[in-house]
Amino acid sequence: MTALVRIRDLHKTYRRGPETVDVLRGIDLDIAQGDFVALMGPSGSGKTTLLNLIGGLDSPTAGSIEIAGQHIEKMRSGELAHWRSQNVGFVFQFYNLMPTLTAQKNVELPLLLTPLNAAQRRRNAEIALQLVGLADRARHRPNELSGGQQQRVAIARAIVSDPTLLICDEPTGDLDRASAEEVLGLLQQLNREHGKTIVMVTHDPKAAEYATHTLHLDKGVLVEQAA
Ligand SMILES: Nc1ncnc2c1ncn2[C@@H]1O[C@H](COP(=O)(O)OP(=O)(O)OP(=O)(O)O)[C@@H](O)[C@H]1O
Repeated sequence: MTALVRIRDLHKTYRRGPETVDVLRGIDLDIAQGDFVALMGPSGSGKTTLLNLIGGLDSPTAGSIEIAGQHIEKMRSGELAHWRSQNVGFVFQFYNLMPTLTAQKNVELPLLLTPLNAAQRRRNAEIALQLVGLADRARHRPNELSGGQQQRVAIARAIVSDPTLLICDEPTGDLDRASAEEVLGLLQQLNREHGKTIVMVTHDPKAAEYATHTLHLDKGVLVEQAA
């Protein structure tokens, strides 16, 4: 299988005054197209930092990140933003929906960056909401939806531009078990039936069971999992 994501000797160092913190210390990683990867590890081990680098939300201190043949570590911020809008969908722990907009309008938001007209944006958002099972909630605002439903709206928003890669940072961290299972089942369906490659940070071993692979990060390096 071809690697969709190829990471080589990746480093991320944060500077706080005179202090430097080596958060990622030489990551080598291939993620194949069609993988569903769970990224686990202790708090502070660098999971979100690695996820944000893969999603092009941040730039590395050193090393390379090649995604579908493009070296994103070399992109300037404008180019990176454009690349992100076409290639990556993001799902966060706290949904990050716009409270004043309906589910439908929240899902349409990323399409404002595309050449699609209003009717096409509406149609594509309807299809995405249908896919996550929320066609009947399109006119609801976030505060009229449960946590699980809000996360499914956020997933619809993440997939509405049809990105290859879905980046999920603790997508079930704020959900009860039943809603979490619904969201994880949906991610699994997007992976299996729609070919989305998914990288998901989670603390929950049960959530990781939905993935095809699990990676463990410890103090900024990937470690072999104990059998
Ligand atoms: N912008 C920043 N500036 C300085 N230090 C940072 C910054 N972002 C993260 N860090 C530090 O990098 C380390 C790793 O953070 P990161 O969020 O990647 O860890 P994590 O494994 O996702 O943790 P958690 O499971 O608690 O979310 C932490 O020590 C954190 O304080």
